Amino acid sequence: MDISRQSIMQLQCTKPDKVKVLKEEINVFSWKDLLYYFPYRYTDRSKIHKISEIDGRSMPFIQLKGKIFRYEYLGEGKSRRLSAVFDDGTGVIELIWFRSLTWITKMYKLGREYILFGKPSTFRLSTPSGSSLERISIIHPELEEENKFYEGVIGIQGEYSTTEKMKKVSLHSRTIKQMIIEILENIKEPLSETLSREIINEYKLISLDEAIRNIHFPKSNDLLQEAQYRLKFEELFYLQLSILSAAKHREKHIDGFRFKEIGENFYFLKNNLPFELTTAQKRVVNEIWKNMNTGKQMNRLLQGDVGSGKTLIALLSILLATDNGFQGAIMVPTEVLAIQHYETISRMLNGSAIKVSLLTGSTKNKLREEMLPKVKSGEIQILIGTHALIEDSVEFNNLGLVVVDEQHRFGVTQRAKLWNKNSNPPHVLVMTATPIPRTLAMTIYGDLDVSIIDELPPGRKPVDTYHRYDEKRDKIYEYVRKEIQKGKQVYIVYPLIEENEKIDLTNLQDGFQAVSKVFPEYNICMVHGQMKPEEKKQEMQKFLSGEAQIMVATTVIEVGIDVRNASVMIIKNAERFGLSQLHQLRGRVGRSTEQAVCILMTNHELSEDARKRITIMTNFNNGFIIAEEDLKLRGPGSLNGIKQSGFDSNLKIARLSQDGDILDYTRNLARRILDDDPNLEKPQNILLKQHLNKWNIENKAEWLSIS
Ligand SMILES: Nc1ncnc2c1ncn2[C@@H]1O[C@H](COP(=O)(O)OP(=O)(O)OP(=O)(O)O)[C@@H](O)[C@H]1O
Repeated sequence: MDISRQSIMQLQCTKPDKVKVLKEEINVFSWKDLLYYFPYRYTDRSKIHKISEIDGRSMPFIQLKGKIFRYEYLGEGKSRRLSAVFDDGTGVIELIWFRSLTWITKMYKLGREYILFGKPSTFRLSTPSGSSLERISIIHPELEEENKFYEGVIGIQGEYSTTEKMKKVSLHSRTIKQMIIEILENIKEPLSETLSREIINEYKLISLDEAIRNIHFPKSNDLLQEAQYRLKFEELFYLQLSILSAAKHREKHIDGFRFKEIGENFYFLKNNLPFELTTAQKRVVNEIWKNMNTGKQMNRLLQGDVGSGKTLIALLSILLATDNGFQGAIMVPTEVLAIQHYETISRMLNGSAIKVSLLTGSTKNKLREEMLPKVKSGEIQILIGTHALIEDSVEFNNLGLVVVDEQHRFGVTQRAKLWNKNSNPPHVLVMTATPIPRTLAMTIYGDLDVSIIDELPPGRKPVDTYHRYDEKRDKIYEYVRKEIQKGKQVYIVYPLIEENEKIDLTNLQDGFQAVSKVFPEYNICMVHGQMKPEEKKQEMQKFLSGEAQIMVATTVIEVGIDVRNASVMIIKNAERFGLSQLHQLRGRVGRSTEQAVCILMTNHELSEDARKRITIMTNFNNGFIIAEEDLKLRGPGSLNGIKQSGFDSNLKIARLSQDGDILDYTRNLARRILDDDPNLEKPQNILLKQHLNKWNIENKAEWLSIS
């Protein structure tokens, strides 16, 4: 049975609201999509405990088999709760529910056998005689009838991630699991293969059918690992096949624009710079120019630590395009950064004849209507913006070079859309401050060349970084005041605490109030992601111009913000940030020859990992070292699953940072197959071609398809 053809209509008939949420929240449109919606973590539930053995203090979770034999309502008002007694023959414990009490007594019948799973908590009760007694309870336990579940509930159990919206229509992990059970029970024949017999044999993979069944309902830990391996292999193989076949196609069929001239625009900027380019910058400009002069399309990654002068290189490269009669575009991940680039670049080009414009999601319609025809006619030579640049309405006259200031925030497809704006693709320069291992980079960006700026502008000093506990607040503010008196500017950064926009905003506003009280004599500006663009621009401007001495901000300032006079950064709740984010943030200071200081503030309750991150930050300034330490800390995947890193957002199961081996195997395999059969026409490759085209469509990468 080809489940990919079967639509999710059947479910639609009975539960349309659930189907709608599935589509909108997790891109599940068909049964097949649901089978490829994998658990994000697993819990080992192979053991059934005995109540007589439970130690409520040291056991994070317990699983019991027994019966409920009494329900009782206790308490009043907010503390009203339903209490039940659960007996497994070796003892009794109490079960407690605080909300939605009525359905529970109907759903879980007295005297029937259940498998119970939950976290035990211990309560100390005073007895009438004055002594105290310990009682073990489980609040909101999970209860299942044993025979109701696929392969039973005992064993390794997957958990599916759900969003708030999903929960609102009762799409909990359990419901998803139940839906998957139904699909699997209805599929009588093995799922049809997506990899050829040769590949399966050579790499000793398990079949797709076995992999899908075991990824959802693992029969054993070994089979779970084999299933994960097989599905990661498949995913990375098609990713590589897609990227490499597109690269081959490009190489064969696409000529690159040739930028022969180094003309007046380039020299205008170079001659007006108040400083010399560093040796590394000179080398990189040369590499880029040579590349754009070969007649081949450039696809280049520019790596350089924070503050190493990448933006300047981007601009010089774009001027080479304009010198040769082409347009250039810069796409950045945030509006704040787009505005800043626009302003810096306009300032640098002031006095030249070059026309630069800014286009973001919030550019007013009237302005947009005036601007777009000028982009189409070629009058506007440089367009800077956010992903508003990839909208269909934006047409260029002759786009020669696209610079993507990456920071891993754009997906492969978004980038591709921008360089599909000409019949002939423009040269592409991707900038990143996060060093990426080469294989990883190749996977994300395709076949590409790499330029590295491995030198900071002269006179830069490492940022002195300290860790301080919150109670030292007053001393820190005293220090801040002294620095401002010396003419310096200060960033105070607040993290996103609740992942809830309203609460985060309240946190930031409270922070702003508190800082304003401490420094009534200074101007303080505030920037966060939910501000209206005009307001954001004004607040940024206050800091850029020096009118405001302190900027209170969220991580919107993380990428690219460049205020050279800012030399102090205070990061509140630093334990909540990841390493690369801390490094990016810290990179906002120390951008001149002045000594800069970064203070990481935390409370005393630090996890071991957070403590390590803070120590790494106080010990190292070099982005390459920090990236390595970061990879080490995040370590290989475990049963508990790991939060997706930015690179992986398009992948369902593989993690590029952890699956390096599989990445290498699949890359070599894809290369070998394409070298031998570039159009995948040989009989043994027909299946691969079919799946590659399907993969490209599903991943909205039609542009990568081979004909
Ligand atoms: N060769 C140089 N000598 C002195 N200053 C320089 C040099 N090159 C760039 N700068 C200045 O250093 C600062 C940082 O440069 P730029 O913003 O280009 O860095 P970046 O690599 O893009 O940084 P980030 O990754 O943090 O965004 C800017 O103020 C820029 O004008």
